[in-house]
Amino acid sequence: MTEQTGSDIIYTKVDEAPELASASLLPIIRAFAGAADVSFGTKDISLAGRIIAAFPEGLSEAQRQPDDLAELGELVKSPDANVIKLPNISASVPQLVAAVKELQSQGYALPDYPEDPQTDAEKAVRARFDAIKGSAVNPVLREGNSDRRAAVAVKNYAKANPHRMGAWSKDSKTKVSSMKGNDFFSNEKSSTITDSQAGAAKIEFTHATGAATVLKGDFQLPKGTVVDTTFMSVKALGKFLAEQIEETKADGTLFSLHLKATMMKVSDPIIFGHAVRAFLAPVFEKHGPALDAAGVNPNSGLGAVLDRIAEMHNSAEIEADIAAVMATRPPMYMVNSDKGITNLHVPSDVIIDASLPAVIRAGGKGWGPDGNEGDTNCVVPDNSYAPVYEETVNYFKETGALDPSTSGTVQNIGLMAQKAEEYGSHPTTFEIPAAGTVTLTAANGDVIHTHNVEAGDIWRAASTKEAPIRDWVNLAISRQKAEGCQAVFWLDANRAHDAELIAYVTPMLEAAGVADKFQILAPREATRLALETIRKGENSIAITGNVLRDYLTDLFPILELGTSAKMLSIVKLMNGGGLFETGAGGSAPKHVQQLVEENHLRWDSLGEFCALGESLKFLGETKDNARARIIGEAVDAATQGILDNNKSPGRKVGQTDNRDSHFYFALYWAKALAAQSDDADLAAHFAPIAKTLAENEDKITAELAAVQGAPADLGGYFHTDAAKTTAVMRPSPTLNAIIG
Ligand SMILES: NC(=O)C1=CN([C@@H]2O[C@H](COP(=O)(O)OP(=O)(O)OC[C@H]3O[C@@H](n4cnc5c(N)ncnc54)[C@H](OP(=O)(O)O)[C@@H]3O)[C@@H](O)[C@H]2O)C=CC1
Ligand SMILES: O=C(O)CCC(=O)C(=O)O
Ligand SMILES: [Mg+2]
Repeated sequence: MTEQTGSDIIYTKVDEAPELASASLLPIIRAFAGAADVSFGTKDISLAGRIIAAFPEGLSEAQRQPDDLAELGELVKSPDANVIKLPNISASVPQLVAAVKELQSQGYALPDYPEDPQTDAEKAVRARFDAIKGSAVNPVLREGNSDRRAAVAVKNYAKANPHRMGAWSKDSKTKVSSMKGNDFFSNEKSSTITDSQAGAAKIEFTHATGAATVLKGDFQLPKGTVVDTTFMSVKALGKFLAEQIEETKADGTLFSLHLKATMMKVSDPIIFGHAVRAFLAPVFEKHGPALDAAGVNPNSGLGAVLDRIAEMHNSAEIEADIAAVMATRPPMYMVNSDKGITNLHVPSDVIIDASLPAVIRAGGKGWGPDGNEGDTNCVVPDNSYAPVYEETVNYFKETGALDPSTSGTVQNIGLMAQKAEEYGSHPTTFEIPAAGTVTLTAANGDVIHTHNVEAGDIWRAASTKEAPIRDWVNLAISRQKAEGCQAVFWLDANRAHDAELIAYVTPMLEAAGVADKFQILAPREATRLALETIRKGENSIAITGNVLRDYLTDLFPILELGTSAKMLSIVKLMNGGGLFETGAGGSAPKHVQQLVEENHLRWDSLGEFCALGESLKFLGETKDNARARIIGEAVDAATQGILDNNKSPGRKVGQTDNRDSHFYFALYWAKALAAQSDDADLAAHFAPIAKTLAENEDKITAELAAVQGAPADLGGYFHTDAAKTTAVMRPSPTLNAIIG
């Protein structure tokens, strides 16, 4: 299942579609790299693997697994790190509960997820689950800043083979709506920690009566750290959501809510819960205490609410009330209209980085309950980054859709290392119990920030360390030098946090003598400029904080390439190692569903191919390993071959799928290795392999095609059966024999 470190490169074991792809691709990688004496180990960071590792006590010796994530978390701090990181599930509560249930059904004696822990023992179990919940992997591994861009070959391919784009009409009613005040954006305070303030800070809540509780002690703030505190008023949020529901109805559009409940695993499920409450407000007014008593938790989504209500003695009455309320509400943007899964069903079904670009790519359209496309009100409660989407929507309404065949590209340099900014804030995010004040006090007693809050408000602190900030600015300088194109820091001088960052950025750019090569623009203005720039066919580097790194590396690739799966995603680790993420997107649960139903896997492994090439070349460079460099360059040639010959997966059953693309990848990789002249032994080894693969092309593709169309059995969803998965993903005996 997992293997010890000591391998040259670690390939992560994840979940869903990318993990299925690995069952087919990794044996090819291992066979080819093995011939060049490059070894690949694996580390299990899947949701199921992390659950198993966290609860060893009820498990047999054979069932137990080591904590691979913790090991990897250490590895990425070492100069030897070379990790290929595939996207993994960042689990919402419903996903976590489902994964535990599946493991239990497979004989794993695991505790249930305690929804409402009461005893100390339950609270301890809950704390262990909470560490697995949400985006629990990426922040641990990201000990460096992010460099995401489309490789030149990928971009050229997209221009030559433009994907379908929905048309934008000037009178589209699609819009982005966010709070006008009392949100995280408007309440933000930010400071840079001085020498005398450095050390363990404290976050304290003081009740209106004067009683104080420490929400978090030992909040480490070294000198130079930019620390932000802010809160969202729950009253203002409730009012905003109620207005949006009414406004959507008046506009005749679909109601859609876009959050990041995975990365923002404490705040955003709460906001999601408020939206569920707002949508069903009359039901919660009438049945509130009974629903509470029954353990109905809107933060887990409408799906979980309905499931719990179905178990109540007066379920029929409540369900009738829900139906009556829904009849008065605007139609909802649907995740799956065939199955009646709405936008509010599961907090992890609509994740803003992927969901809003999909609406924008479609020309401002979302799916309605009737199965038809419609204009939609995209509700993004906090106003920190909503202007990026609002400006994009406005720009396309004014000027029409982007043309991918002529568009330039927006690359991204993202400040991400060491849990930077909002994405590191979950240990310091609190749902405030009562009216009072929250204070952040430095180690030396200086009161850094104070906020007056009310019951239910969501308060948070986020911090960004000095070394990551400086590393990020330096990375931006070197990337701008390499590309020579427009480069923009997406920072708003009028936002508290951004102003502190600008105080680092400007002197560094001046000291390096490159200030004239960069602009600093607020997100809205930067969005407009980036869109105008790529429309002209030119390129731009967006240098952003962590959240915009995430949002923009889906938004622009989805517009330019049709998907973010094809991105090169490099994390130059601050201690010298390399982390190569595959693509910028996620784990595509819909793809697994399609595989199970009709044995077609439309997952595109181009992100894995790009990461593999980079990882091997990095090994070649850092370890002076000539063969690693040679096979890495051959990977790039194979990737080019996949693009040139159109061997990426199609969407429909019967078309080329993920497994076919891996066969062609092996064929082109072997050909490139046979053709190179830097290492005669390697060329001699791969020449017959290339020949045999080529000679058997028809036979292999026929064997692969033969399995498509019928259902496939993986023996599980979160914790699949290894033998069954191999059987499904490696159905060509001819290919398997050649790969050996
Ligand atoms: N780095 C990481 O670890 C990340 C993990 N995630 C996790 O992934 C899960 C799903 O998140 P979601 O927001 O739906 O994002 P996904 O990126 O998984 O899905 C969005 C859509 O993008 C398309 N897509 C993404 N990758 C590929 C690929 N390689 N080949 C072809 N199409 C692709 C698919 O479109 P279509 O179905 O139309 O083909 C897919 O439905 C969540 O659990 C989330 O937490 C999300 C982002 C990053
Ligand atoms: O870690 C996650 O939950 C998602 C990460 C992500 O979307 C990204 O980095 O682009
Ligand atoms: Mg993302």
